[in-house]
Amino acid sequence: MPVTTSPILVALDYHDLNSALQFVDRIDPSQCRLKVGKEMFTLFGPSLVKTLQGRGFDVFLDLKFHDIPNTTAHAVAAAADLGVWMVNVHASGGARMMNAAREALVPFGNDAPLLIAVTVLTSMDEDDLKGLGITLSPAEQAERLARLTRDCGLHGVVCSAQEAVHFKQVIGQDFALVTPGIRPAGSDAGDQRRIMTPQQAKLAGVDYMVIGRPITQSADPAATLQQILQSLQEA
Ligand SMILES: O=c1ccn([C@@H]2O[C@H](COP(=O)(O)O)[C@@H](O)[C@H]2O)c(=O)[nH]1
Repeated sequence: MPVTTSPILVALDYHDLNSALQFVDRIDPSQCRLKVGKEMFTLFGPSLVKTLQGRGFDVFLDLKFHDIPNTTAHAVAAAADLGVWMVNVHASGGARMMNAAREALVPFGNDAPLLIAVTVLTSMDEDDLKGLGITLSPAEQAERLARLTRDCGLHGVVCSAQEAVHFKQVIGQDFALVTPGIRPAGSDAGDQRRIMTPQQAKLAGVDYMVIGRPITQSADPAATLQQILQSLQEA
């Protein structure tokens, strides 16, 4: 049985462990899953993941592995050993890397985490891609990488909610879409470029919406999470 059916993945991007745990202690694993990214994993390592799991939360380990196939496969297997619910790689690591990552999870059977791939970061726009020599739009480049990810047999992709309606149509309804760049109306976009509100994302058909600063930097993170959950029920 899943711990929760909530689509919200809270990006637990704190540099201070006490602040992170104060927030976690005020919320319930039925309300959301937690995403541990590069900042907190670098600071606090696997023990943070164990602490969150010990409090009943599913953990998405968002380390976006991007390396040679052998290294990526071993890193993904190490994440599976930690018992995380979801782990990810960069699709731009290519098909051999993604296939190696998928194969590394076979020995874990039904206990394997969901394996997804990042397409085009939600902080990137057309100009950022041009700077990399990519002349496709972010949506076109993301679609190319999402198709490659699907063909490698991964569970889904990280993309923008702006791409969700089209991806569900052309890539498949069961292919999971995990969308950062979620901003409740009126909140600061910050460094994000391809954004949508939680309600828009729900209507676009995203499976999981990643929300960080609008929650973690609010005066009352637990209350803000409740408000977002409420707004989704009204969508
Ligand atoms: O394309 C991507 C991939 C990952 N992220 C991560 O999601 C959160 C977003 O946090 P906000 O504070 O809501 O912007 C953050 O941990 C990123 O590393 C992303 O934003 N875009």
